Parts: sequence; structure tokens; C-alpha cells
Amino acid sequence: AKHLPPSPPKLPLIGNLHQLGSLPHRSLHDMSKKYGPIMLLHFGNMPTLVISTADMAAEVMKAQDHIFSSRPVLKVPRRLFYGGKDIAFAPYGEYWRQCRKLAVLHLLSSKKVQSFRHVREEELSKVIDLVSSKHTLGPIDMTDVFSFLAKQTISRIIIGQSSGNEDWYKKIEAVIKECSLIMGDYFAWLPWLSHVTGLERKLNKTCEWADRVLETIMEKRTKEMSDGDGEGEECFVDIMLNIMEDASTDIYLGRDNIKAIIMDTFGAGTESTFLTMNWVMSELIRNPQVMKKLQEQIRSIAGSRSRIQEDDLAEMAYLKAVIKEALRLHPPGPLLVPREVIQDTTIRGYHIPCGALVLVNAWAIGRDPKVWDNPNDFRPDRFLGSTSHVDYKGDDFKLIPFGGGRRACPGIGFAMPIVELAIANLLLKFDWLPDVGKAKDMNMDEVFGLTLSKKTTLYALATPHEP
Ligand code: HEM
Repeated sequence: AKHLPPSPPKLPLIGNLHQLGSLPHRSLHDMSKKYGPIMLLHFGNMPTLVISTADMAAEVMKAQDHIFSSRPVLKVPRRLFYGGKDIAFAPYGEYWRQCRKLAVLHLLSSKKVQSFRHVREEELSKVIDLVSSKHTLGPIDMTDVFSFLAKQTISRIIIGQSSGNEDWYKKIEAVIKECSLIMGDYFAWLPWLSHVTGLERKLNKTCEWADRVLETIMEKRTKEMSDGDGEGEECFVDIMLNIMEDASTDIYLGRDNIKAIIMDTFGAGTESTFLTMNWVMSELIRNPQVMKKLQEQIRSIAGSRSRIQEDDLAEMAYLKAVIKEALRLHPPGPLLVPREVIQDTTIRGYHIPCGALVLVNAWAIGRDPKVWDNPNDFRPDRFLGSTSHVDYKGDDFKLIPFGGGRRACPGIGFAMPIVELAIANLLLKFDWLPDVGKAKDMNMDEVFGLTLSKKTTLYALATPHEP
């Protein structure tokens, strides 16, 4: 008989789903303490491999990456993304390879990221002005501030800025919200449950609505480009429309691909970037001594200047350590994005069946006491000195908030300048305190959806800093 990985006992029909609870990354972490770093669960009748240590993650995302690099065909994303025409949920193969290459070369390259620098700076200025104008009125809703900043910046880069576009941002935002509500529900992955909950109808409605919004945006950008009356700022949609129409390129890109990629970058980019800023700031306010040390570094680099510029970021070792530490404790995608096994294989003697779903518990790995000292403490200093090379780029499997291997997040270089610039300038310009009570008592409870958010809104008191 084949030697399968250890499995907790399961129920008929639902398998292990009832054991996931409302915080699956935590329940799975607890289960792994009993059943080991590689477990085989069943979501309904879907065999699901759960990976809970850095060693095992290296096995699936490095040693055998090619076997673990597909995505499961999940009902909801399949429909929302035009049958897998996006990047994140496309099955492993030629289409995915082309599409990812297109995004990496034409949308997310460091040259492109650099070309949107003014967008990041302008949108951040609006936020700084907002905090300046509101700080005398009492605590500021920082969750709202970060959410606004991520959405404004990223949507302006993806669908562009032209008069009346705020409406489109809002519409896409509403679509994404609806989609993540549908998708965040693990039960929705089960085909037989969808009819019971009326998911099918909801899904149809949302897809039609999303398609109308996306078509209108594309038509508008096409018209502006041909009339030459766009406001001069190139966006992802323009870049893709140009590639679509350019007969000389060997990349095939249809309208559905473009729409799926818009949804994908929006969905993958905004929420995760916003949550990262929100967790970083929450940890800073909860750890005043870290905040103080970081402010000293930022203020000394700024000198008499009133702004930290992107060129300054390279020098900011402590800022980078703080962000790594926040991502270690609060990876916005605690179970990453599910993968699928494309052929039978073995790991450490265990048989892994073709077609199994794979969840890598990045959250558990970030808190593994075997690889991290005092794993539950927020101690950015652990990333200074001899360990400063440990990074989230996918080479150190104990820190994988962006995944690793060929399916790793291609948006790291796009997201991080937004996060770093925002935190650096908010700490340069203002001093921060919790709105009520003691810093150490701050509520850090989580809510699990598609992403991991903070349960309570982050309110904070800001005082302008006079240099
Ligand atoms: C702090 C912000 C972000 C975090 C924490 C994050 C995290 C992740 C994770 C965990 C994955 C799955 C990796 C795997 O399967 O190994 C992923 C995939 C992906 N991310 Fe990100 N992401 C972020 C920002 C962005 C941004 C800004 C974009 C684009 C604008 C983006 C685009 C994508 C895409 C397209 C994929 C799918 C890659 C593939 O399947 O080949 N992400 N991201």
C-alpha cells in the first residue's frame, strides 16, 4: 500500500472542513503539532496537502517546484477570471508562462515600477495632507488611510487617471470586494455546496457586473488613446491594449485576458499592500521602542529635508527589518495561494497523489520556534547584522509571505516601494500614539478571508513633528 502523509480523522462528505474554524491558518498550525509538517487533509473529497515547516516548503517550492506549480481549478476564480485567463489561477502550462512573462516584462518590471514613481509620491502627499488636516480632531482611522492609499495608488497605475475615474475605482473595488467575499469562503470551493447557498446566482450576477465595468474601462481607454486626449499618464490597461493591437509581437492577448489580468493585479495587489501597511503600523504603535528607533533612523537620513524620497529607501536597513518582521508575523496571505500537484510524487517517503490541493502555511512557518527565537515577539533586530540577508524574496523558506519558486508573487517590487515610502514619511512627519489605553494592550486579533486582516480598526493619535 502507498504510504500517505498523516491525516487527522475525517467526517463523511465534508472531510476535515469542520476542523478549520474561523482562523484556518491557526487550526492547521495546531493540527500540524500533532500530525507533523506534512499532512493530508480532505476538503470535502478533495485531498489537500498542508505544509507547515520551512524544510517542507523548500521541498514543494524548490526541489519539486515543477510538480507543485499548478493551481487547482476552483469554481469561483475560474468563473471570475474568464476560465483561467488570468495569471494567479491559470493552470501550469504555456498560457500561464506567456501571461506571467508579459506581466513581469511589461507591467511589473523595475523599469515600469520606476516610471510610476510620481503616482506613488502624489498619492502619498494626499494622504499626508489628510492626516495633517485631521490630526487635531482626535484619533485618525489609519486602516482607512492605508486602504485609501493602496487603492488610489494601485488603481491609478492599473486603470489610469482621467476625469471621472474615481467612479471606476469605486466600482472595481466593489466588484473585488464581492468576489473576495465569495472566494474567501472555503466552503464555496465545494461544487455540491454552491447550489445550497445560492452561490451560483450570486456568482453569475457578479461576473456580469464585473464584465460590464471592465469593458467600459477598456473602451474608455481605447477612445482616449485614439483621440489623443488621455491625460498623458500610461496605465496597465493602455500597455495591454497596445500589445493586443500590435501585430508584430508574438504575445497573444485577447480582451478576456486583459480583463482577467486587470482583476488579478487589482485583487492580488491592493488588499495585500494595504494590509501590510496596516500590520506594520499596528506593530509599530504597539512597540514604541521600535517606533522610536525607526524614527531616529528615518529622521537622521532626512536631515533637514521634509520628505523621504524613494532614493533614500535603499539606506533604510531598520525600516526593511521592521517590514520583514511584520510580514513574518502577519503574512497577508497566511496560506499563500493554493497549488495543485500535477503528477504523483513522493516527499520524505510519503506518497503524494496527482491532483491534490496544496496549502503552504506561511503563517505557521513564520512562527516556528525551531527556526525563530521567541517567534511571537515583534523584534525587527533579528534581521540586522549577520541575518540581514534573510529576505522575503523566496530564497529563505522560513520567510515566505510572497511564496516561492516559479509561482512566487511577481508583484514584490511593485508593492514594497508603496509600503516603504508610506511608513517612512508618516513616521518622519508625525509622532504616533495609540488612541486609548496602553500600547501593549492593543487588540491584534485577526480575521481570515482570502487575506488576513486585523479585526479592529487601527485608530491612532498623530502629532506633527517639528524638526
Ligand atoms: C504586500 C503585498 C503582496 C503580498 C504579500 C503578495 C503575496 C502573494 C502570494 C503569497 C502569492 C502566491 C505565491 C505562491 O503561490 O507561491 C502571490 C501571487 C501573485 N501576486 Fe502577489 N502579493 C502582494 C502584492 C502583489 C501586487 C502589488 C501584485 C501586482 C500588481 C501582485 C500580483 C500577484 C500575481 C499576478 C500572483 C500570481 C503569480 C502566479 O500564479 O504565477 N501581488 N502574491
